[in-house]
Amino acid sequence: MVRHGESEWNQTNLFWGWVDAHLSDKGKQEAANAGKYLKKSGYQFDQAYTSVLSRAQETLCIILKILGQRIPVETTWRLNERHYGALTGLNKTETAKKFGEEQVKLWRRSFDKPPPPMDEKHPYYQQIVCDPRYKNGPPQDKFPMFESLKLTIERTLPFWNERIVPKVKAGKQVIIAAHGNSLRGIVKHLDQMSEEKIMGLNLPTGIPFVYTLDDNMKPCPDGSLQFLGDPETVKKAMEAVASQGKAK
Ligand SMILES: O=C(OP(=O)(O)O)[C@H](O)COP(=O)(O)O
Repeated sequence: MVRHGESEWNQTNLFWGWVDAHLSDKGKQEAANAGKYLKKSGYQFDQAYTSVLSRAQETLCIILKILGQRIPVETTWRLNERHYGALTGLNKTETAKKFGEEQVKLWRRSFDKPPPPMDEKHPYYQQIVCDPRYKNGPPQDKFPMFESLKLTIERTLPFWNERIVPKVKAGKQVIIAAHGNSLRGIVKHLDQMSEEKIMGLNLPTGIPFVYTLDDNMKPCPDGSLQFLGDPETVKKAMEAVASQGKAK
């Protein structure tokens, strides 16, 4: 699995969610580094999955190009980033100054406390709701206006169980290029992490992590969340993500 490389909005420290963003130059480089690391480690994939958002698709495309692989790619809104509701488009530092770091931490990392909903007057409402990439779902009457991690998991797991698990059980190697919070949901599920433990997990951009699963889709010993990268670099990248919500 890999969280996409830095996007133009990660660069400016905005809550992004379902707004589409492209990779920044740094993000393209991160994706290329991820591809090189995977190649050096000998990875080859049979099937890829990604969200309907450009930053995840562009990351996958760069990785597969470096691996020299043309494989089936399934895209789904169910792997999208969580919907950040009314926070979408706001600067995280400014939001922490206005509402306090504790509140921002709860909005970013609590399991079931959602951000305030996006209403029709929100500057990104029309752009998201009317985007043709959602013509195959979610249904208009269930279109999210906000999501907690809990709600994100509720729409990501059906895809994991119905589309990804059968491939893995058939012995296929799969790659998932997605987002900080959709991937945190999958990690929580696979490692059966508590609500408290998942609060402390901040996934860095563009650093792949590997799960090796047994026949029951449980992580093998040492088969959980193995980052492909220098441990010090990974640690610093995770801390940097955590500190995005500080008032500074
Ligand atoms: O769009 C976002 O995630 P993404 O960059 O993984 O797509 C969010 O702004 C991530 O923010 P968070 O790390 O505060 O949850």
